[in-house]
Amino acid sequence: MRKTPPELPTILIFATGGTIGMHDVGGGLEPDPAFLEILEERADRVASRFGFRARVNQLQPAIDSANADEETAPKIARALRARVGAMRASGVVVTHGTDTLAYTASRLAFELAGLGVPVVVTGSQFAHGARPTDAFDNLQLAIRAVTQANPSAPVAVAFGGKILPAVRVTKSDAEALTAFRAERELGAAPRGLPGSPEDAPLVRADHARVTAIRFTPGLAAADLLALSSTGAAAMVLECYGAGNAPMSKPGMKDALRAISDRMPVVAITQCALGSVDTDRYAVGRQLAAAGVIAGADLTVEASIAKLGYLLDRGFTTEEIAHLMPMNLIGECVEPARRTAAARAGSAGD
Ligand SMILES: NC(=O)C[C@H](N)C(=O)O
Repeated sequence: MRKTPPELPTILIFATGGTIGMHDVGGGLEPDPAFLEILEERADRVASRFGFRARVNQLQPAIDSANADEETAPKIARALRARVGAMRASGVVVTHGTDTLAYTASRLAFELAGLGVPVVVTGSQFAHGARPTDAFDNLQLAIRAVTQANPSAPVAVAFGGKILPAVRVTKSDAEALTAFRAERELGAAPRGLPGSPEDAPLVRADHARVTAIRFTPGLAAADLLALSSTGAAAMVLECYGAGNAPMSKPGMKDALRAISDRMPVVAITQCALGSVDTDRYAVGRQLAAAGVIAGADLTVEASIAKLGYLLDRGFTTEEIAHLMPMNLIGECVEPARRTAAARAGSAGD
């Protein structure tokens, strides 16, 4: 008697929109209704080479990722949790627009840290039907990465020939096929999330809206106050260098104190490398004295993701101040560890 062949393990391909799934019928790029079928056929063909099968599902509605809001990444995470359970999927590839891919990927890294199957996010600079296109090279890279990753691997981004850690990734090129960079490595020896998502269910019905503002020479205290009065739940300050801000500007100290009394305000650096050290300069110390939380070497995307994740689970500003500089899932290098590593480096010189 012939035995039926064992079922191949399934990879869930979750399409959320973006250029990868678009076509241009004369009015600019827009979602292509035929994309899902094409994606399923191509993904299944690639997956079968690695001994898997692919099943495609879609975010409703698929979006240009420039239209993502504070609900988007948590909604994708919920959909993935439900589908991975129902399909018993062994891994997930998320196709996403490149514009906000780094924000979504960072948030998914927090939301899905305990999922137990690898999750890889990809997209493309050119539509799947364009010639040439990077859509299928990136899809193939992502599928291969999922089949080779271990089940507890951190969420990753596969793009332009590179596999990058989601919590460190930034879109760095609006045109090149290598659109993403992760200047900083994944933080070593992460502590883990404070209570898994199951232990700490979503407390807020609406998702926390986290805003970010970049210090520039023209920025005034009134700009910060205006931004803080829009109903946002937290603010990220993209500071100069090591966490410096124009503290002698009229009203700046008072504005930052008043905003920090109402919501978590987190300082990160505008620089692509290095970390915030609010102790180094007097202006940095004044920032800390105003109640601003130092965000170590977090990227802007990861700091927004981390704040959103913690606020949605009901952590208080005080708890967030404690957790922000901690390496929970590889998103940062803790200041004390950075100092220890620097000392060890100079001792060997
Ligand atoms: N390449 C892309 O995917 C850009 C597009 N605007 C998006 O983010 O959805």
